[in-house]
Parts: sequence; C-alpha cells; structure tokens
Amino acid sequence: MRSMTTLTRSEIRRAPKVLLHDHLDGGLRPQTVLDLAAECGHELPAADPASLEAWFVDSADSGSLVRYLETFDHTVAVMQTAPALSRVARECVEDLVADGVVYAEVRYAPEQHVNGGLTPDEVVAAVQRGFDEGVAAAGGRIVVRQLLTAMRHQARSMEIAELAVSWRDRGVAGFDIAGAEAGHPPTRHLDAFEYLRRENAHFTIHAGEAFGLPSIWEAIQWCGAARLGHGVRIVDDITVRDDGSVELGRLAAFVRDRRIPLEMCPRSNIQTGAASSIAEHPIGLLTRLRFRVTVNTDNRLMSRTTMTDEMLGLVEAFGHDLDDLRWFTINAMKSAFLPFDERLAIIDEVIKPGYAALAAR
Ligand SMILES: O=c1[nH]cnc2c1ncn2[C@@H]1O[C@H](CO)[C@@H](O)[C@H]1O
Ligand SMILES: [Zn+2]
Repeated sequence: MRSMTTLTRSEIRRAPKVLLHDHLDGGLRPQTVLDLAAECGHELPAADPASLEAWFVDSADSGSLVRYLETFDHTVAVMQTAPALSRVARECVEDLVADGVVYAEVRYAPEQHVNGGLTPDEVVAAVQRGFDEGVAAAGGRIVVRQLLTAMRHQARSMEIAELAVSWRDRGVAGFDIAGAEAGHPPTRHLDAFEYLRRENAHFTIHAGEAFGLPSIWEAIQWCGAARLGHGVRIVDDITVRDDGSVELGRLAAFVRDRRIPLEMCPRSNIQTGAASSIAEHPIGLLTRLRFRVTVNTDNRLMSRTTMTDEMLGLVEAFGHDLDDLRWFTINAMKSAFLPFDERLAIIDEVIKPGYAALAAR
C-alpha cells in the first residue's frame, strides 16, 4: 500500500472525493457565524474569525461527545431564518467544491431551526435553495443531497421522517438520528424507522461513537439502518491476537459480510475521545479487514478539517496511495442514497477518470 512517492495535499485536493457524513451546522465559515450573529443579535464567545474558529476547535476538543455538541448552540442560534440557512447551504457547496468533493450528502436537524418562526418544511426549502444556488454556480461539478436528522433526545423523529419522505424527489436523499448517544438508544425512534422502511426510504444512524456494540446492534438489527454514522466501536467485536490473526464476532462479521458502510470521521473521533490518534484509529484495522469504510469530515468547523485533510491524515498515518483513496471514494459512492444509475454514472464518468488522470501524471 505504501507508494513510492507520498501524495501531496494538492494531489489529494484534486482527487474526486465523496462525502456522506457532514453536518451543515458543523461546517459554517467563522466569518459567516460572525455576520449572522451580528444580524440576529446573538452573542458569541469571540469577536474575530480566527479567535472564533480557535474557540470552536478548542471547545470541541473536549474528549466528550456531550461537550463537543455544546458548541453547536452557537451555530444553530444563527441559522434561524431562511436567508441565513440559504447562505450557509450555498457556502457549504462552495467549500466542498473547493475541496474536490464531487458528491455530498449534508445533514442537519430541521427541528433545531424553527426558533425564528420557520416551519420545518420552510427550513428544508431554504436549505435546498442554498444548495441549488451553490450547485448552479459550480456548473455541475458537484451533486449535493440533504439528509434530514432527528435529534435522538427529542421526540420529533416521526415528523422529520415524514418530512424526509415528502422531500425525497426534491433534494432530500435520506434520514438520520444524531445527538448524545449514551442513554438515547436508536430503538426509541423505532416507529420512525419502521415508517421509513414501509416507504422504501433510506436512512443511516449515528451509532457506535460514544457508546458501543449495543447501539450498533440496535441500529442495524432492530432499526434496519443501511449505514452506520461512525460505527468505530465495531472494533469491540474484533479480536486481534498477538500472532496477528483476527477473529470477528457475529456482529462485526455481519457488518462486513453485508457490506454495511461505515461513515468514519477520524478527526471528530479524536476530539470526542472515541480514538486517541489517527494512527491508532480503528479505521486502519477496518480498512485492512476490508470493511466498507468511507472517509468523512463530520464537522468541518469544529474539527478544522476538510476531506483533503482527512485523507492526508490517513495517507500520513497508514501510507495509503492513490488506489486506496480511490477505494474509499468508490466505497462511499456505492453507499450513497442516490439511485443506482446515478451512482454508477458518477463512478464511471467522474471518479474513475479523475483518479486515472492523477495516476497518469
Ligand atoms: O459526531 C456527532 N455525533 C452525534 N451528533 C452529532 C455529531 N456531530 C453533530 N451532531 C449533532 O447533529 C446535529 C444536527 O446536525 C448537530 O446540531 C449536533 O447536535
Ligand atoms: Zn455526525
């Protein structure tokens, strides 16, 4: 896997990338947070973009998911009007295009954006407007879809699931639950997941990040999740012996056998304490064991990251080459909540030629 010459940041940036796990309210530009806070009169912990960015990163660097999530109070507070939501969505697309992302599913919780009087439906419309503007300005270099998240400690998942179904042909590709994991098992929202299954709708579940195997097991075997948000704790069901041999427990074997995609977010996991460093992150083992691993950003603001940074970190820690990055990217595109023919078209017409062009240099 170690190539003769290590990939440079600029090569990785130019490589086509696919992003399945990115939070809209975790990816704002610091200057935008400042502008929107000034407009709505929200008080922030810092007054210039550099200090504000440092505040988000330092506060998120807490070693705990619960404290990591507290930083979202400030981003969510400034995303309460249609123009604010559209601006954040448009800039998100611009930033992903600059990062070399060719397909993205961006998630957020509509129920958190109704404090200014918008209905959840108006929230989704405002975000879609921003995505459409960003995609049009990028001249078709990216395809973007929304994932609607319900907060796992709240009780609005059924309503948000219905919203996802009502928007499914207008830019929403699926559904998710997020928020503090411990004490809020996915089965609390079983009615929403059962409804989505009856509707032939797609969903992923944040599971196995701050809590272990029971959460992953419920997400897959009770709720029917098509993908796992993070899923890092699946390593608790894998034994690596001193002689290097590996044994998978039944759940880990099921996840690998069924090719259940893992939406892995290495830098975010280091901040929340789910992993201690990139080199020690379970993504190394899971990649070696050929789980369906995908690489993601989670929260570009709080983790001061991009897809290029995430992949560069993996290249540095594990010696990955262009073929490995292509493997992560095709894994992700195969796992997208987009119709099969559209996934195939992006793989054949964008991803494969993009990597071939880079390899030929
Ligand atoms: O890594 C994560 N784990 C669990 N929840 C998260 C993570 N990142 C963000 N959110 C939560 O998802 C909401 C909607 O986007 C955010 O407001 C945040 O509370
Ligand atoms: Zn997440």
